[in-house]
Parts: sequence; C-alpha cells; structure tokens
Amino acid sequence: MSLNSTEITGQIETITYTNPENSYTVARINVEDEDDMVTAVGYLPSAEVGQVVTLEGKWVIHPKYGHQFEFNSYSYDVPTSKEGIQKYLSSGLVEGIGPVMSERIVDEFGKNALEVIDEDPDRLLEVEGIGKKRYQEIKSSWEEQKEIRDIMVFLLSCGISPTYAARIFEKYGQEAVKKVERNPYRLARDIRGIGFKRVDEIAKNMGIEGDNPERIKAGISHVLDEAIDEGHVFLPKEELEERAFQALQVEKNKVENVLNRMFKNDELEIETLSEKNLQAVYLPALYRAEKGIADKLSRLLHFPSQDINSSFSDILKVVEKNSNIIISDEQRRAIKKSMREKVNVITGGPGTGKTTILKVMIAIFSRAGYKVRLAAPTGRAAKKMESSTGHPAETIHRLLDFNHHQGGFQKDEEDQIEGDIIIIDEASMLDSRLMYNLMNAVPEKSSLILVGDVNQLPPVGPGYVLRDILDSDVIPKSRLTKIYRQADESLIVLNSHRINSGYMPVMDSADDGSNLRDFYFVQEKDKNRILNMMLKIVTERIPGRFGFDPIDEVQVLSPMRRGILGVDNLNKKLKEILNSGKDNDRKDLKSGNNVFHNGDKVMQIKNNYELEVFNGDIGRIHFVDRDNKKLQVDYSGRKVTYSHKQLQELTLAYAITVHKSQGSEYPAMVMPVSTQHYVMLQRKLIYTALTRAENLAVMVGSKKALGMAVNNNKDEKRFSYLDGRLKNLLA
Ligand SMILES: Nc1ncnc2c1ncn2[C@@H]1O[C@H](COP(=O)(O)OP(=O)(O)OP(=O)(O)O)[C@@H](O)[C@H]1O
Repeated sequence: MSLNSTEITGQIETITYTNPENSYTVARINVEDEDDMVTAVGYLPSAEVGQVVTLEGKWVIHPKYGHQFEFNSYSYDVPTSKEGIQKYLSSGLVEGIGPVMSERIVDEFGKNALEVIDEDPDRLLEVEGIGKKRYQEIKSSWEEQKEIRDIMVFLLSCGISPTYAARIFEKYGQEAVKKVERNPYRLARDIRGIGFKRVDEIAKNMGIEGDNPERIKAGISHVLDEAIDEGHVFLPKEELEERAFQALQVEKNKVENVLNRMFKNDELEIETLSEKNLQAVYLPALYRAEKGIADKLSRLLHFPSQDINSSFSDILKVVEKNSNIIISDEQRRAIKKSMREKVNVITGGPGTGKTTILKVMIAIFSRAGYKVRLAAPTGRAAKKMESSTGHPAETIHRLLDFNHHQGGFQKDEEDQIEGDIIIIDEASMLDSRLMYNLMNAVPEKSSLILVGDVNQLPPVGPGYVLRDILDSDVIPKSRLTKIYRQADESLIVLNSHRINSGYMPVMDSADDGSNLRDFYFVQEKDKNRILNMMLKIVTERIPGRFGFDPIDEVQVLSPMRRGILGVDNLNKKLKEILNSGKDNDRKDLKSGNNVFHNGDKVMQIKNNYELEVFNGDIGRIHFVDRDNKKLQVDYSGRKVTYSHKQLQELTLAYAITVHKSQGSEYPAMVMPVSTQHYVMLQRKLIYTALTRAENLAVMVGSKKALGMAVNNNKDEKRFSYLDGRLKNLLA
C-alpha cells in the first residue's frame, strides 16, 4: 500500500453506474465502520451486488458528488452476504447444488451457510430436498473441492468474479493458479466472456506493468481479432500499430518490438504488398486461407476442362417449351461458359434468371452423366435452392462433412467432394475461411460454379471473396443484367434494381385497393411513430389485408440491435402483442437477455450439428419445461429439444438484423428506415433487406433517411488481397 492510501472492505449495495467498455464503476458500498454508505469509484470488472470487496485507494471530495472513495486496486472476498453465498454455491462449484438448492441452503442457514457445510454438514439434511443420497454427493464433492476453493479464493482475490472464477477453474483445473499468475492475458483467449479489456483490468490489479510484453502481445491479438470482426482479412502494419497504441497506451517502439518477435515466432505473418504500398499483417490461419484460395482456384483453372458439350440445344428446347420462355443470349452465354470453363461466376440481381439457368444447367449436366452437387452457405438458402431447382441441395458445411465432435471438416485435400460439377448459391456470403475449406475439398478435375449477387451485403466473416474474385478480372464470369420479372408484376424487383443503381424506389401509391401491390413506403419521421406504425402494420394491416400470418410469414428486419427501432426493442414490443399470454403463471425460461415462452418465434444463431439446426433457422417454441430447464422448438414440423446451456444459441426472432437475414427469403418483410440508424444507412443494407421479400415489402420511415441510404454507396472497406493474388497467379 502506498503512503497515503487506505483500505476499505464492504459489501456492494448498489451499482450506480458501470461502463461496459472499460468497467469503470460507481458503486455504493456498505462498510462496517462507516455510518453512511460509501460511494466508491474506480475500475471494477464484473462487479455484482452482494459481493464483498476490499478496495485500496483514497478519500476525495468531488466538487459535485462530495465525499467519495477513489480506488486503484480491488479484490473480491469469499462472500459473506446471503446473495453472495448463494451465487458462490450455485456457480457449479459443488456437485449436487444448483440454483434452486443453493437458494434453499441459504434460506435455511443464512450467512453461516458455508460454515455449516464445512463444519457441520449433517445439518444439510434439514434442507428440503436434500436426502441421504444428495447429502453424500454434496459432502464428498465439498471435501474433494477443498483445493478448488483455495483456487477460487485466489481468483477472487485477483478481482475475478465468482462466475468467471468457476469458468476458469472448469478450463484449467488444478493448474488455474499457476496459469493465471504466470500470464493472466491468456484468459482473454481461453475463457468465454472475458475480453482483453476485462483481463487488462485484472492484470493491472495484479500489478502487471503497462509495458509488459505479454500485455502488448495480448493487445495486438485483440486489435487483430477486432479487425477480423469488422470483416478484414489483414491490417496494414501502420494501422495495426496505431490501433494497438490506442488500445494499450504504450510507446510505439515497444509495440513494434513485440510485433517483430511475433513475426519471428510465426505467431503472425507479414507480407509487403508493393502495389498497395503497404505491409499486410495477417493471423497465420487467414494468411493460409487467402493464399490457399488463390492457389486452388488457379490450379483448378489450369486443369484441363471437362468441356461438356452434350445435348445443349435439345435440352434448351425442352426447357423453353415447358416454361414458355426463350432463354436470352446473355443467359445462353452464361450456360455455355459454365459448360466450357473449370470455374465460372454467375452474378445478377433479383429476377435476372439465375434460378432459371441453374435449372437448365443441372438438366444438361445430369443428362450428360455428370454428378452435380448443389450447396449454399446457410440452411435456408440450401432449402430454397433445392425447392427452386428440384435437385437436392445442402449446406456447404454438410457438403464438406463437418464433424462437430472433432470440430473440423472431413472433406479436405485428401478426401475430396464426390462430384463433377459443384454449384454454390448465395456466393456473396462466402467468407475467406469457408471458401478456403471449400477449395481444399474441390477436386482438380471438377468444375466450380459460383452463383450470387455481389450487391448484397458482404459476408459476416472476414474477407469479400465474391467481390475480390470479380475484381481480379482473371476468373471467368457471366453477368446477368436483364430483369425478367416485370415491373408491373413486382415493384420489389424494380425497386431493388433502382436502389442498386442509386435511384429512389418508386413509391407512388395510386392504390385503389383492387390490385395489391408488393412494395409500400409508409412515411413517418418520428421514431416513436415509426415504431407504432410498424407494430400496427405487422400485427393488423398485413394479416387483415394480405392474409399473411404475422408470426410465421412476416419477418421484421432492422439495421441494428440497439435503440427504439433496433431488433431488441422490436422483439419486445412484437412479443407483447403477438404472444403475451394472459395467464400469469405461464411457463417461461430465461437465458441471458431472452425470456422464452410457448409460441415464441425464435432463431438459431449458430450451427449446431448435434441438434441439426443451423445459423438462421427460424422456428416456434412448442413447449417449455421449466422444471427441467428445457424447451422444445418446432422447426417446420421437426421438434428439437434444447438443454438450458444450449439456449444460448437461441434468440427471439419476431425481428432480426438485416445481416442475419442474408441468404433467406420471407413472404413479407417489414423494416424501419430512420435517421436514427444514421451509420447503418447504406445502399447495400436496404438492397439486401428489400431482396429478402418474396411477396410483400413494407418500409416505414422518412424519405430523407431512405435518400441517405440510397446515396451512400461507399463500399465497406475490407482489407483483403485475394484479387491481387489471383491476378499475380493468373494474369
Ligand atoms: N429468358 C427469359 N424470358 C422470360 N422470362 C424469364 C427469362 N428468364 C427468366 N425468366 C423469368 O423471370 C423470373 C425470374 O427468374 P429467376 O427466378 O430465374 O431469377 P433469379 O435471378 O433467380 O431471381 P431471384 O434471385 O429473385 O430468385 C421467373 O419468373 C422466370 O421464369
């Protein structure tokens, strides 16, 4: 302790304020020797009401808030409050004690609960629900865990809250103390929910200096991870150094030293891209991926073509006769190119005939005896591909035989995909990693056809594969430009093309009600009015006028999660109206910020191969079993049971983000367009949302916001070099 600092110990009564970014906290603390509650301010990660903390710092008089305690280090104590003990017991520490039992134990023994278990365990039998068997279980687990408790005490004293301490123990076991002491920064890599900023606070609290190389290394990794979340494949060295400097606040030469060591140890890759006049810094896996994609594509193209020359015109005639259309020259060229080339990319907006020519090609290839494989990045996109072509289609993960136990793709360079022609739809969603895995598994003798719309939003993961391939100008491509779905038939199609070309959509609503249009723009400026109008449209107007079910057939999209028009609030409001349930003791189940009830519309947010549900799948809750903390979701007739832990993979889905809607289509789509979403007003976003609508699209908002979005064609900047690599190999 430094000379003029003091220590106080007390229980957190309330948390007045906490900054989730850096955990700066204002808390009211109940300190034994103080008459009044103490206001304490400082960095306090994962503070929870009821915890006992020891704070080291000094008393100050704040000009506005008066007498308060400013602390610069802290530690958590083994809890002494009822709430704290209950949390501690239910953190998974002791077998046989879950949330319900810990509540009962604390109700019975109050603040002495831990002492009772330790010294007088027989008394546990007094607690309702603890029989001989469970008593034995608790007793032996408690004894076994003596060591663990020591570890927990250590972690708590480092300023790690009980919840995280339990996770750390689960991960490292008996090694926890050693590992955390040696390098706390590994927590950011290893423990879910602990990010760099939180570890940084913990480490600072443990006395680790700002220029500690492990800290700098962790900061650099953190900066790169963030860049990858933004979609970049690499960062220019200068930008990486600047961002690392901002995050770490240490001298740049120290960052540079650590960087150089990381290059030397192959923890990072660096390559000079002279034509871009920069040095690109990559994580090794993404470097391999980007180079690998380019290499494999170039090898595929160098392999002799299959030159599929079969009964092209015969089949064309049959198709033209059956569908009553004449395949245009542009479409014909795309088909022929796909027959001739080893790789072809077919791009075009909605209604340009991508599906139509896909059907023709599948017929031609199959007739000629070639094995055709169809796949798409998401489950919904694969289903759509299958139903529109009549040919089996699967997710790319399935095509590559993803094994969830081993966590990898079974199909790779050694054991490649069986198929002569591999066709991938919704190729705009391909990120660098998935494309690399795909390319590894495509045999050199096969042909690859990528079908997609490059004007859709870029993939969620890093890279911009489809755009880079097109920009490289060295991979065969066919652009479909002519729209066949007529404007008088569909304003959705007309307007999506208009928006894509930078024109405002047609929204004159000379609508006599006899002829139902498929696109509406409802003007409202104020965000509260936009919200109310949307709720009315989804729950009353659309079902009344168009007959769509407001839950199963209408999908609300929003550019963002937060704010009054964000996904979270829209879900709350829509649920209140569409699935409120009258009876009070309706069964519910909580998970994170979600509360689930029977009948709720939900979305799976990651691929789960065990349950066979995939990112973007939407279903309805069929049954909530609160006692066993389980629920069942009905995915179009297939019932899937979720354990409490698996509920983290579900979210309410009355409203979802536009990003999450990529690759899916819905009978009706409703979306707010408000200046509130200023940063998100981008042409691609509006275009992607609009093209998700099959039969009806309704936008609610201001023309000003719509105009801003349509005019904002700044393509999201993503650092990637696939285009350059392809040029170098193939030009
Ligand atoms: N050459 C053509 N002549 C006349 N109609 C055509 C032609 N090509 C396609 N169409 C028709 O245009 C409509 C849109 O075609 P298709 O569904 O193949 O387009 P798409 O690009 O797959 O669109 P989306 O991405 O919106 O599904 C269909 O009704 C199709 O029958």
